[in-house]
Amino acid sequence: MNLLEIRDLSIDFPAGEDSVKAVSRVSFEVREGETFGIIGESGSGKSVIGLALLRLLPANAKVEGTVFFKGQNLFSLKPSELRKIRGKRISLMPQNPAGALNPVLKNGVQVEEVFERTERKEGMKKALKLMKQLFLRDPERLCNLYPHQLSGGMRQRLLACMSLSFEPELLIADEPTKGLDPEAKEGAVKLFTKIKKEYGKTMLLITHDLDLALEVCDRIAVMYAGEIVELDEASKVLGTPLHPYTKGLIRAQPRNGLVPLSGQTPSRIKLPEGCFFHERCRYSRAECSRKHPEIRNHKGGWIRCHFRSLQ
Ligand SMILES: Nc1ncnc2c1ncn2[C@@H]1O[C@H](COP(=O)(O)OP(=O)(O)OP(=O)(O)O)[C@@H](O)[C@H]1O
Ligand code: NI
Repeated sequence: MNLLEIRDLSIDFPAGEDSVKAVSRVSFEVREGETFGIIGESGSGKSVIGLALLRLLPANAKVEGTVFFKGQNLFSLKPSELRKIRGKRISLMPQNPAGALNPVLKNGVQVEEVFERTERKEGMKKALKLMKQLFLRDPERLCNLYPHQLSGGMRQRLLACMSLSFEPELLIADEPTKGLDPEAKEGAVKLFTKIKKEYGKTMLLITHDLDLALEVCDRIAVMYAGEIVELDEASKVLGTPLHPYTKGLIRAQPRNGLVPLSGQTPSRIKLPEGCFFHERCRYSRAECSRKHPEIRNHKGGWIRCHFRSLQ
């Protein structure tokens, strides 16, 4: 069953006379128990999707499309109804763990504040148990420290505990390995594997980190300039990518020789005619600069490319 269904989601930000097209007609669904990954370069529109789901974008953002969570359209909920879902049934682990914690409050107090006053005692018991389970040793001592006294990896686990304390049905994690050292990154892979396997959580994982994506995700959508260009099982997308952009992303990985993608992502105010990727694409033909490719079904997955038979 689908827990989340996103249909034709578009997000624009007004910029003077023009507007920035952050996301263009993105559709995908997240199945119950699945970890769905969104990958793509900086600025491709990953974070704004997560924020749009919970209506956390700035007021000037123009959002179109529908998002169904267990059959309920999140975009038509009243603010009071949304509050019952946000943080409780759908939890967002934000992109910047340092910024998400208040530097002047001890860690324990921050965890406590997740809960309503009357639920704090019970809540803290659950949270401490969760901390132990999620590889945080000696959580009582940790609660007495300030965020800056924790390593990046520890801060991240603390945030994961806070996000999971209401037992949400969907966890959205935005760039959970950003800024972590290699050892903490490995820790994050274990952490998310555990959240997935032992807690059976459904997750939407937004990441640059292809190692994390391959280890944890079941399916992956690749975003380029605000659109999905490829969507399929994680092992297929990362193992036998079809879209020239996905191939480029994989070649740019350190272990594959760090071959950078040449050129720049197009302006989001004036997107190019034809395929948004054609100016950087080594396989580009005349058709690619003239006609914008639609996303289409291909061998069980989805691809947006005129030359989908390319291997
Ligand atoms: N509040 C805003 N006002 C104007 N433009 C915005 C705003 N927020 C995001 N954008 C634009 O929307 C696009 C998508 O941004 P987003 O943060 O989703 O990218 P991302 O894929 O998450 O990148 P990163 O990997 O760097 O986090 C970018 O072009 C960005 O400049
Ligand atoms: Ni982001």
